[in-house]
Amino acid sequence: MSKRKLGPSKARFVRAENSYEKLEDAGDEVVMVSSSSDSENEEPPAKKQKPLKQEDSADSIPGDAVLENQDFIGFETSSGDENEEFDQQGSPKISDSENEYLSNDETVYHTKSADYKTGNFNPKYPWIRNNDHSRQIEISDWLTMEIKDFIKYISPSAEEIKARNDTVGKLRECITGMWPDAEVHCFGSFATDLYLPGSDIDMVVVSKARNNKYDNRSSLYQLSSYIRNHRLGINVEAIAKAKVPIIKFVDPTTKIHIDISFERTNGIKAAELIISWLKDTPGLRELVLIVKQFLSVRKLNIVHTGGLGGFATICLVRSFLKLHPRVATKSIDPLENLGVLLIEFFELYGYNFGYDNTAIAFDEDGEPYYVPKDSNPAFQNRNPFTLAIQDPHDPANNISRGTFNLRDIKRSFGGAFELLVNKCYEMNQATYKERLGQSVLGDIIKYKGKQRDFEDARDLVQNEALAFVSGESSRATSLPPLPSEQYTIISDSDSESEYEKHLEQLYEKSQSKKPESNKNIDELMGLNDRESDVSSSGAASDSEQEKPSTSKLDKTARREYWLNKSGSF
Ligand SMILES: Nc1ncnc2c1ncn2[C@@H]1O[C@H](COP(=O)(O)OP(=O)(O)OP(=O)(O)O)[C@@H](O)[C@H]1O
Ligand SMILES: [Mg+2]
Repeated sequence: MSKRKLGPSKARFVRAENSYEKLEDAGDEVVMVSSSSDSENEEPPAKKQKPLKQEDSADSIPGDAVLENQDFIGFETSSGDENEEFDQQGSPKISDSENEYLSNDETVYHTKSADYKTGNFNPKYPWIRNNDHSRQIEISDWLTMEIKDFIKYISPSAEEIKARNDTVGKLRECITGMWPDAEVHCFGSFATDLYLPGSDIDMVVVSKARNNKYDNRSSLYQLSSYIRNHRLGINVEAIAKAKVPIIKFVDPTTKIHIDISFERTNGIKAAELIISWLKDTPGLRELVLIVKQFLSVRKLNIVHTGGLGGFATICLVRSFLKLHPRVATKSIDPLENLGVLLIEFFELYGYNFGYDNTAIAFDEDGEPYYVPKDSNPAFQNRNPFTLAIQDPHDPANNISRGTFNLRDIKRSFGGAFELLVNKCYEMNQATYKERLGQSVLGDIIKYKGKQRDFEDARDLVQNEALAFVSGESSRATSLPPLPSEQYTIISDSDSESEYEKHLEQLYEKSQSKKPESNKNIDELMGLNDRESDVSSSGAASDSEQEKPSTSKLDKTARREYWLNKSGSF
């Protein structure tokens, strides 16, 4: 397997093509068709996939609009940047207030290792500490290396893994103390090692007894009261009316959010499947964590506000990698090409994917494929511009049904594609001196939590939840079979149609939002922190001064640059 070598081959460039929109139903099978009828001169699929030609795509965003700041979903300043308080190490303070919620960056239980102080800390791009890749000839290699550094930077330390294990252990002990016939398991990102420092822990209570199940209102309230009264959690909420009734709370020590559901073992099955995907899909963990962080800083990962949840993100990345021609044919090593793959991921889901007609499905072996939306009622929606991803274990369930804010997600992906391409071009032209202290990934990713120390301790400390799901734990027991009805509806009033109505209302509300057309690109993408704006310029700059360097780039030159890169893939 090779690394993608990038070099000029303009002559080989053919018209940009959106192969993902051209799905043709061939009986049961769905095939991708090429627009070129000249098979002799046809480029290999990966070469066609590459070129940057937004104006060719019907729903694409014109390149200039990007530079005119009209098409980005900026970094959220959720923790109230202006008013944020910092401790002595410059980390955001966690207030004692019970209402305090952590962002995905933040954790209160991470300490620093001995070599923490070496290297200059770069508050804007903390993951580039001690890691200078600015002398790479290929900028996409620089990006690949930065992605790896970022992953190492946010991967859990020994203390974090132990803190998560202890939190789960403590809750398990309490719950089984109260309900001796209960088993308590984890699923979701903690059980698959796909968690960001501030990710929640998803847990499920399952009864061993056939005639005493816990998926009822009285158990929900009994456990939520117990958690509240025994101070096992703060902000305890029992959500009975949800499609999947849960108890939500925050662990008082670690401030980790916990969700507890009842009797639904399909989350554990999904975790098993995701673990197997991680084993057979190199690059999946890296790209999933980058995309999760990307969405998280923009608050586009929260499902109840129409965002893209962790599970759907995993499915998107996995189908991208598995259906990528060069990855599928093993002609490139994904781990050595993370930079290019990330850019292509953003290009696919930011520009090319045919959301209106195409759904992502999985076969019985969990292998992804594209299907027309009208092949399955679960993919249908009054609004055709929706993401449809089939639950790998339940064809009747569209796991991205709640992602009604697809417009912003698509825009943010398209914007990330543009920014990364621009940055690659800009850095390619820059001198080594100009490259120093720069970050390629930093144009789209931000990390505002405490300083960390690149201590990925996953090989040193066992993640007990992961060990259980992978069958490597002494606590592993066989789970009861999946109930035929996967969703437990406790509430009488919360019917399916009401839920759909609620989603539609939220969707319509989101459609009435005005585009943030007046915002500066740096502000939108979080490139200029307010603090640094003030300190560097001494005064609020006028709009001309605020324009990012990318806006000065000649559009044609940028495109030429990227096409040259593309041609040799
Ligand atoms: N729409 C859904 N349909 C079926 N199962 C779902 C759905 N959404 C979530 N799940 C289950 O819940 C688990 C946790 O989902 P979630 O979206 O929180 O992802 P996560 O991997 O835990 O991400 P995060 O780190 O953001 O918490 C999934 O792995 C899946 O088993
Ligand atoms: Mg989760």
